[in-house]
Amino acid sequence: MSVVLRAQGLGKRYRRRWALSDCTLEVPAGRVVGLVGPNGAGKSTLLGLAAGLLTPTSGTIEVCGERPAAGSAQLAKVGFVAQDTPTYARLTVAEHLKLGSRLSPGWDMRLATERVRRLGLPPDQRAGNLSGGQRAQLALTLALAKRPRLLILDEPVAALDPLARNEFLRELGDATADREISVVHSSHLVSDVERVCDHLIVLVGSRVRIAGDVRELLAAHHLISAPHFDPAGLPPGVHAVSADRTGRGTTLLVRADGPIDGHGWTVAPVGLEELVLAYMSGSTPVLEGQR
Ligand SMILES: Nc1ncnc2c1ncn2[C@@H]1O[C@H](COP(=O)(O)OP(=O)(O)OP(=O)(O)O)[C@@H](O)[C@H]1O
Repeated sequence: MSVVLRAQGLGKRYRRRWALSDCTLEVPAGRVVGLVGPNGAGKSTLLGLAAGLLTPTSGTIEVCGERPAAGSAQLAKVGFVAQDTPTYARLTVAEHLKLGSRLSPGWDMRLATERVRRLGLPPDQRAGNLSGGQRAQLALTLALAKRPRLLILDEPVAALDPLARNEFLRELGDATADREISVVHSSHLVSDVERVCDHLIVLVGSRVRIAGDVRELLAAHHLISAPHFDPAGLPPGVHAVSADRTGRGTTLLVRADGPIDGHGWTVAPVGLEELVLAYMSGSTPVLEGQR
């Protein structure tokens, strides 16, 4: 398995506060990775470290086999769109494309001009006079036209209208269909992640709570319900992630290492949104009697 991003004990501290702690993960090549987590979880920090804009306080990170921003060859392999989709206010759309062609060895001018035309971005308009959404589209065009091996997107669709968002996610799916490009993108919208991602990373409070292949994660998690759970707890290999108590009983979202039938509880499959929310909602629950 070829790995496009590898982090080992990676951490970033700002003064006394850790924005990212002890992050160890591997992203296989050819994946579309959804990075989700609440505000301030450390998503932009992880993406900034991957893009080489930040330096780690601890641990290591490798992107496309090298330290991020290790040199021009490494930089050419990575496309990055920051959350505020930066562009040069005084340069026109066409001048951005020209600049891209000078700076990026793998630049695909056909892709860039075709995308700009399709989106209706006026080539002679300065970026400073574009709308926020149009600027985001320009920044995405610049990143895509680099033909990177890894595309890093920090909330790329936040500024786009629903139609443009839909179109962009479709495009992302097309761009990655041949598996030559990998994508890591952060999003607050689990529905977007569900639509385009085959790999998930959930960050909460500067730590990775869960990461892995979406299908494998869904297969390993279940909702189990019973009027009353045995205070002695769950059998070995079954770990509670979250609990929902109602007057009629308790439903646990659990991760199981193997089959979980035959314990007298009802078992139901888990959706991605439920899974993400369970991990985002915080600590592992404690059943009555286990306190
Ligand atoms: N330059 C900085 N100086 C000091 N603290 C910072 C800096 N950048 C980020 N932080 C802090 O690090 C933590 C993680 O921030 P980060 O921007 O990575 O989170 P995020 O998950 O991307 O959040 P959001 O979803 O709101 O964009 C936050 O507590 C934030 O306040």
